[in-house]
Amino acid sequence: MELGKKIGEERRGSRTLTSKGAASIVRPVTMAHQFPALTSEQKKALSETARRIVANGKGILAADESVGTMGNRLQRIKVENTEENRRQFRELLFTVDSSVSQSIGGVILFHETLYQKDGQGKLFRDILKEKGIVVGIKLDQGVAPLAGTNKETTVQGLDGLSERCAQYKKDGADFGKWRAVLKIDNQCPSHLAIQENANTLARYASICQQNGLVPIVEPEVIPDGSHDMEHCQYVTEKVLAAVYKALNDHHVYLEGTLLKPNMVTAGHACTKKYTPEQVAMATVTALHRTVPAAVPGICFLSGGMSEEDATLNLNAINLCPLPKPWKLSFSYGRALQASALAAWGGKAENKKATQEAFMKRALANSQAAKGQYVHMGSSDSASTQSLFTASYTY
Ligand SMILES: O=P(O)(O)OC[C@@]1(O)O[C@H](CO)[C@@H](O)[C@@H]1O
Repeated sequence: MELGKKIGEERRGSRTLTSKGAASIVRPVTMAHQFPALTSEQKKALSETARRIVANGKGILAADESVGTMGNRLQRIKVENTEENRRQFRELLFTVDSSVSQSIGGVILFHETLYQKDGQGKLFRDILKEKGIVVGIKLDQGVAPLAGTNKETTVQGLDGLSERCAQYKKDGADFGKWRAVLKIDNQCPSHLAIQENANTLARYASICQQNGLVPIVEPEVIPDGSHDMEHCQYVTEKVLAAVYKALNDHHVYLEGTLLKPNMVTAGHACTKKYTPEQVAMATVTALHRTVPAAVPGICFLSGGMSEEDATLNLNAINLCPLPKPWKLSFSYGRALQASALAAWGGKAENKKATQEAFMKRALANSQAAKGQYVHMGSSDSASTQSLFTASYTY
């Protein structure tokens, strides 16, 4: 009653005098109360899931490469891109010792993988859940050109998204992922690309939450280019500010989300080199200026960094002496799988080496998520190799 009366009064507006003395109507305040988008039970479930994924040094394994992206990875190790080969590699990752759940809180799957089984006929998603790992699903359907821009993109997948989310929820997924791509170039990212991708991410996030999935919001500023780190920081701040404005406009419940951003680094072709401490300061400054403290966790993508660089940077980020109200963790694809893929080489007899390589990176990143990673000096060549791919748009 009280609220209705107040809103009614506000809406009527009032008469006032202008500086010239003429009476005019002040525009009514139309800011209404929010129609609750989620019940308190829904909010509780979402925030619990989000916090579980990033609890105590846990991060995310991004094993959601599309068939095409996985094909590029397999090509590097000269393995054919068949459904069976993709299944076999992922089986090795998901069937490691259950102690992995101290480092990995969530795994993002691609549609195909959500329905695949291990050699004994057990669904991957059940194997993960039994380890206490939260199952996630890639929900975007790749990028599409944004006409009138310098080859910028928007993301496809909003049509039918609610129905897909509902089905995935029934099939065991509890979080989703949507990757938007922004590039630094001549006139880029444009205002249009920033606004369009922020709005699309917000629509996706809202639809996810309505269906009980925690949305991972991923606005990636890709590292292509020769720009310096300071320019990347400027762009990252603009992008994140727009994303959080859009999430607010769409009534997204921040406590039930996770952010998956790029770290603030120089472009891949920049000649100036920066230390992990410099990357950490620029990254945490950008986040501090733009990401509300209500967001429980920020899980970085690895964006083509070597495995070791991704770990060292994450460690420095957690040691950065700025306020850090969120968990700062990882959601790595390449930087968690590169040495495991190299160790596997498509051969069943390499199972032990593959699983050891994966466990090593999972543990290292878990330590880094707590600021406790100690670099031992000698690293194998696979872990220090750059994993950069130009125009990594999908
Ligand atoms: O940058 P990374 O850590 O390798 O991968 C980050 C990522 O968002 O991009 C890939 C392509 O969509 C996904 O497989 C993965 O989740």
